[in-house]
Amino acid sequence: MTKEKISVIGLGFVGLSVAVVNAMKGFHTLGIDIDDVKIKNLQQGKVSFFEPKLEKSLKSVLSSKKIEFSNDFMKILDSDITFLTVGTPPKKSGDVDLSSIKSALSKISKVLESKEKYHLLVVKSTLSPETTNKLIIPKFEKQISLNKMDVVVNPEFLQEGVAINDILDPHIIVIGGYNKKGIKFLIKYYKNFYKKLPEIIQVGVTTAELIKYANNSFLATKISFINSIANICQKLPDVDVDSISYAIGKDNRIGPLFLQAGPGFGGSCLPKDLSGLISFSKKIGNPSPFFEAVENVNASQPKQIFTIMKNMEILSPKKTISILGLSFKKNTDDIRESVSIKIVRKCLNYGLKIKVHDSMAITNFKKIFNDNIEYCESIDSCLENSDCCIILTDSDEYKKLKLHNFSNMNKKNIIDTRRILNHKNFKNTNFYALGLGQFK
Ligand SMILES: NC(=O)c1ccc[n+]([C@@H]2O[C@H](COP(=O)([O-])OP(=O)(O)OC[C@H]3O[C@@H](n4cnc5c(N)ncnc54)[C@H](O)[C@@H]3O)[C@@H](O)[C@H]2O)c1
Ligand SMILES: O=c1ccn([C@@H]2O[C@H](COP(=O)(O)OP(=O)(O)O[C@H]3O[C@H](CO)[C@@H](O)[C@H](O)[C@H]3O)[C@@H](O)[C@H]2O)c(=O)[nH]1
Repeated sequence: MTKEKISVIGLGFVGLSVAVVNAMKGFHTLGIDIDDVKIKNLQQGKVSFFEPKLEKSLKSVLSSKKIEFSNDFMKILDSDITFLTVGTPPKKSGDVDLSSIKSALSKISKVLESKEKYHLLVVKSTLSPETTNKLIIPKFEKQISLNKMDVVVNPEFLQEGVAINDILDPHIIVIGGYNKKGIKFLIKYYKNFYKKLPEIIQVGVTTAELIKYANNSFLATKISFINSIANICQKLPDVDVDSISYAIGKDNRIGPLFLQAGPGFGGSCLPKDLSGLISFSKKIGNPSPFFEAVENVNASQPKQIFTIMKNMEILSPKKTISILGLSFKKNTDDIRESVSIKIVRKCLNYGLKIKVHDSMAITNFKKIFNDNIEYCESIDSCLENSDCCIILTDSDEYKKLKLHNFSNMNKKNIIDTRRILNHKNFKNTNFYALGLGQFK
């Protein structure tokens, strides 16, 4: 079977990963972005963010000439399928900012006006329900009525840090369409892509949009739930939230994943899609106290850390705080909606001196905090003379830390928000573990 030619619009985490994996699978792939610097770097095999395996795979598909990058939308004409993967960030109101979507759509529709052969537009960007029906499909009405193109919604469920594996082995493929032709065309492409086709669910366009919101909001709910349990544990001596997660996770009706208590969820998706769902629910006259509670629990979770710091009597100017882990989770340099940003801002408001360490995310953190904090290349230098260490991510290098690694601190106050240290080794110190009750 001849493989379809692919174009991907918007080369961020999702778009670039999708483009590179398509090229790895032997599809002729065109990547388009409006960011000229990004395009130039990609042409030279350079990725502007960290995602495991991505840069190596990019270099390999560049050398096999399976992929090209451009800022010229006219080149889409040569492809059969266009994946739309531009960003859909949140506005302050919680609504989705559709400016990138609108600008990309205008360019795509202009180009496709002159295309004779059938074309499929696949919406991968996460959109609030009804956006495709109300905004995207009307843009292509003429081409659609002439049977020259279709639009389908095909939400992406990849997790940063394992993006390539997730695309190669998804738990499900959701295809939202309004007719059989568009859906069938995408299934035919997926048959070319996968040796063993994953489960495909065919639904309406709006159902597909809502599946994505529901998926991320449910994950957020699990985290806010276990954080609420952790906060109860915090008040009870000898009560262990991880044993509770383990036990309830063994119940198949609950499942073990996303039950790790911590400083709250961050990242570019969970907070955004939850607030998008809250905002959409209000708009349709059905405000949801449930989703608002999930969001409120997450917003107040960092306060737990400050309560512990207050108990440690270190919330006073001239005290030094070391923060280990700046990205929103381990194995990424992405700091979008990272809890570390909220913690550092609040610490600065208290007049505290801040030292930070992260082996990937320092460059991005500097863009926010400039010279207001100290950036450390080693864990050792970050801990030196510090009055309190806050561990915010469960990076492998932090998991390995032993009591002697903290010996250069001024005071051995440690707040292990992910409970990654071996607690037994920290007896008789001021070791605290958020969500575990206070260790002393
Ligand atoms: N990041 C994730 O893990 C993830 C996972 C699943 C779904 N999503 C969803 O996928 C979408 C993309 O997310 P992301 O994290 O990859 O975004 P991103 O911000 O990392 O990348 C967006 C890219 O689009 C480009 N762009 C903006 N306007 C454009 C235009 N008019 N034409 C062409 N390119 C344009 C930007 O330059 C940027 O390179 C979002 O809707 C997001 O919610 C993200
Ligand atoms: O048990 C857990 C699991 C996660 N987190 C936190 O939750 C946040 C989000 O983590 P994760 O879901 O792994 O990150 P993303 O890469 O943003 O992936 C989410 O968002 C993507 C964008 O929509 C979706 O495609 C993915 O399916 C969805 O998991 C991070 O701050 C984690 O530290 C916890 O606190 N406890």
